[in-house]
Amino acid sequence: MKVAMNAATQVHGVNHKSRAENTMSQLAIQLTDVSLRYNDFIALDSVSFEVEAGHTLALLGHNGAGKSSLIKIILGLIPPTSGTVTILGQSAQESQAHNCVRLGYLPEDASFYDKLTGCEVLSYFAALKGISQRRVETLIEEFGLEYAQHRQLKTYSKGMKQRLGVAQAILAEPKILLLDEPTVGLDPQASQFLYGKINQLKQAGCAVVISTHELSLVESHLDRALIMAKGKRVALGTSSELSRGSTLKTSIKFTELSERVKSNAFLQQFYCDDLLQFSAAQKPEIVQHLVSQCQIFDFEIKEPRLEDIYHDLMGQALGSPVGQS
Ligand SMILES: Nc1ncnc2c1ncn2[C@@H]1O[C@H](COP(=O)(O)OP(=O)(O)OP(=O)(O)O)[C@@H](O)[C@H]1O
Repeated sequence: MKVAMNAATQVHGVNHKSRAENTMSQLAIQLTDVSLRYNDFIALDSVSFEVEAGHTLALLGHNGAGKSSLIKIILGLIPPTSGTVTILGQSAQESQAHNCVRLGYLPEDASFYDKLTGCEVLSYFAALKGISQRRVETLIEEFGLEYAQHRQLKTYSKGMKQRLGVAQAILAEPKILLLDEPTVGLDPQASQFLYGKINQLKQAGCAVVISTHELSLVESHLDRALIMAKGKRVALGTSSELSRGSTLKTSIKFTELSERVKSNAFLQQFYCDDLLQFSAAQKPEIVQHLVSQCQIFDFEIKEPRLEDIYHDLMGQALGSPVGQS
């Protein structure tokens, strides 16, 4: 994560939503102490998290960590063995009847009957959800499938089928959108388009949950990430909060290195290779010092990338990379 900062803005935290603003937001999804067993196997172990309306949660974790199981529990497709699930203010059971329209879902391995055309698939789901044919036409056009809309799905490429799957998920402009590995098979332009669509839905108040292994793609679009390992919650937070829990260093680079930095007794301890290097937790104090003590406003903060934070936190949780323990 590379962040070019206006130091004064950062010090006063003007770029961030206040806590009061956040607590006032409506919770779209709330899971409390959710566990799931498949016979003797514990797939989820007392997992809690919430997603506010208009926010995106990235679900991250190794293969088999429990991400898809969590999504299926939110959808009401499988009941948890224990714990509570609240969807748009209702218990998962109560909400199930309305989920068809209020929840949009792209499964991990979305597959449709391949003798249908793209247009027929979307029209079928539109009829189920009570959505107009006009909306189907709009989505077909927006997702770049116009030229192939009357072809059977067996002639579609993987990426074309994935585009259709995403179009199906957002058909009813849902209040909650659950995407299980949505960018698999999409070309870079289509991924960018998908995240653009997600941002539009967020602005309309949709809560979005994205399970993905493509950390560099989701990084700039998430509000918070939930990192899972072996059915347990490893970490939950914004990128900055996750970074603070990691052992990784944040650094500050200067356009022109001032003697005021080199000679500052407090900053000297962080000075290394023409950079200031420090833990994420020390950032506010360092930025404050640069601005108020050294009157330096022109610098660039380089935060650790989500992928590095993920590996660091996973390493802390498991002691060794998954698959090698
Ligand atoms: N129907 C089932 N019966 C038994 N075990 C299951 C079942 N479904 C999932 N599991 C197990 O539960 C665990 C979690 O699976 P899940 O699909 O939720 O993982 P995931 O994090 O989505 O993985 P991936 O990234 O590979 O998609 C895995 O060990 C999986 O084998």
